Amino acid sequence: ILSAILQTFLRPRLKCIDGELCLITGAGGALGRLFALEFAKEGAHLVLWDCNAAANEQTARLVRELGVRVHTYTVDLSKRRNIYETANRVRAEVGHVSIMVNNAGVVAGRRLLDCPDELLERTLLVNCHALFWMTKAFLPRMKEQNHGHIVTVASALGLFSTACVEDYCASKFGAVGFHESLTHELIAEDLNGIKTTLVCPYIVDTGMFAGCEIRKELRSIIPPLEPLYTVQQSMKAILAEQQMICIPRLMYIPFLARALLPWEANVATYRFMGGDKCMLPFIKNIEMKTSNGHTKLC
Ligand SMILES: NC(=O)C1=CN([C@@H]2O[C@H](COP(=O)(O)OP(=O)(O)OC[C@H]3O[C@@H](n4cnc5c(N)ncnc54)[C@H](OP(=O)(O)O)[C@@H]3O)[C@@H](O)[C@H]2O)C=CC1
Ligand SMILES: CC1=C(/C=C/C(C)=C/C=C/C(C)=C/C=O)C(C)(C)CCC1
Repeated sequence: ILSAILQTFLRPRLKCIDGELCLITGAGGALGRLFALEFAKEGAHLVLWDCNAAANEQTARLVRELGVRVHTYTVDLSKRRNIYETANRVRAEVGHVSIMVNNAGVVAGRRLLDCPDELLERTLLVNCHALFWMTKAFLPRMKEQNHGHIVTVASALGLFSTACVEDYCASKFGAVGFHESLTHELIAEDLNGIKTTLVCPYIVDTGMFAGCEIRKELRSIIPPLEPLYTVQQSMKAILAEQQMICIPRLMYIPFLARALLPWEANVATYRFMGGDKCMLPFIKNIEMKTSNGHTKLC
């Protein structure tokens, strides 16, 4: 406890990742692109995965401008075979991945009873199952060398839940459980050279949850996060080899309240803060987009 308190107040030592090979999933997306640029600035070589080839290439172009070696792969993370095949290609064409950032994520954005089964399934496949296949593909080599880092970009909604995002909460709670169990396994096996970091942000202003909002009076106290701030905070935690980060720190409160307070007290707090219906305008947004024919599955 003392050491954790000290780490909160003292500036932790940040590790050097110059020359490490870092794989980032969802690298064409908002946070993925910023992660790629931050890892590039730290001197890591990059392997970028995304199902959106054009967006992924755009990230690669920005990274190359920094003079960093980068390789792109178009992958559908909802397909186990596709993950294993692409992992084999990376090993053969680029080499051994020592940092893996599992960042890609999706949300159905529909009410459970209105949502096509495939869309619900896809959330679990991309946000949760893919973590198994990615880890099975890249951990063995990290274990051989007792060196590596596995980053799981989960969510505040992996620590506490809210209404109407059952698929997303199930997948992110799964991601949190996966991360914790894997971390315990590495510690139990004395593999202290392999680090893990769990990233749990609140709403980030990337468009993924556009419309999601809490009670008006509280929005200025807990505003949506800036994407760059979110990634910079995550980078600090990763380089400090911190096991977990909630962004902002305020998110530890609903996480603790969920565990400590009676259910009814949490329900009352959700109602008071507008946490109970925060997803409804987001779902309305998606409904409007899909009725205009804007839906797309990877
Ligand atoms: N935005 C937010 O409010 C928050 C986000 N997070 C998490 O942060 C991570 C990044 O989110 P963010 O940058 O906002 O989201 P984006 O939608 O901007 O980025 C996600 C990227 O992953 C790609 N992707 C989606 N499905 C697949 C797939 N099957 N195979 C390969 N790539 C895929 C997307 O491609 P395409 O665009 O073509 O679908 C996109 O490029 C996610 O895990 C998300 O859950 C956590 C907390 C809050
Ligand atoms: C439920 C709840 C809240 C709202 C949380 C929200 C709105 C979280 C959204 C997170 C997202 C969109 C994560 C994406 O991965 C409060 C008001 C903080 C506290 C009371 C309980």
